[in-house]
Amino acid sequence: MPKVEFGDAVDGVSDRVFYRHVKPVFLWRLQYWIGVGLEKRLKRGLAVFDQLLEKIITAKREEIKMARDTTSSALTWFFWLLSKNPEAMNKIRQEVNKKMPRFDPADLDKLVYLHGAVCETLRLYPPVPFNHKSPAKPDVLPSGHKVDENWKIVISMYALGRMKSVWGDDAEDFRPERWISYSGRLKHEPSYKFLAFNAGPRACLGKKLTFLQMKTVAAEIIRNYDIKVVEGHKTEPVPSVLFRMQHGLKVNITKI
Ligand code: HEM
Repeated sequence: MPKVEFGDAVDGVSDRVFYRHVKPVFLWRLQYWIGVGLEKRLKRGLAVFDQLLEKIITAKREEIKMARDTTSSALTWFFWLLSKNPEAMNKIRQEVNKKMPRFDPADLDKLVYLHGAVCETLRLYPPVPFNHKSPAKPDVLPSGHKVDENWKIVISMYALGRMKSVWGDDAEDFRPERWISYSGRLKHEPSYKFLAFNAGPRACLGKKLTFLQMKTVAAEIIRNYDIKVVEGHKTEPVPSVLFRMQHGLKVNITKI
């Protein structure tokens, strides 16, 4: 059987804990300090535990950070887009005041225009701008391209969100109405077309929560404040796994 470092560490630590019951305290303390005998195995075992736990904690922190940073990146672009589209900002304010006069999470579903504005932001500025996939076995893409299992196919969500062949001639425009049907309800777009959250079995598990968070923050800020981007502030995207704004978004906020 292959050597399992963690299993070895558990054996070392549990042997040592057992012998501590029968050895005088001063002796095992001295041995631990010098690092000899079973106490040496305990020291090594604890170091392995620490390394392993550090790896798990770091990975978990990164995972949480990624989920938090995606939403904050989306909100930054959202307020920037609204500052360039004041009529959309006004429409959201009217909708919030009319359909949710006081904050109530149950009313968030009624904010259809705001929902459309959030979707437009995620379409134009997807916080995860690209992804890659590899086929499980050699395959042929719908385009006719042959792909092998060791291939990495990079998909640009940023490019997909701006393709005229997919979104129409006004693909570059910020138009929350795009997401609203003639009857005033939300228009459903297939997740393979609106790919900001990925699609299929590995799609984002936080999609619903993201809309809840973004709509809550947006509704309460827009209801209470007017936001204007500071004159001359440069908004450049950082080409990275996360679509951040290079220098953040500098704004002036006025209480309404
Ligand atoms: C604007 C906000 C967000 C965007 C654009 C987004 C986007 C994505 C994307 C593109 C993936 C697929 C990654 C891949 O294929 O490697 C993903 C996965 C995931 N997301 Fe999100 N995400 C957002 C917010 C959140 C939040 C708030 C949470 C949790 C609270 C979350 C939890 C997850 C989890 C757990 C996965 C892994 C799903 C799996 O692999 O089965 N996300 N997200």
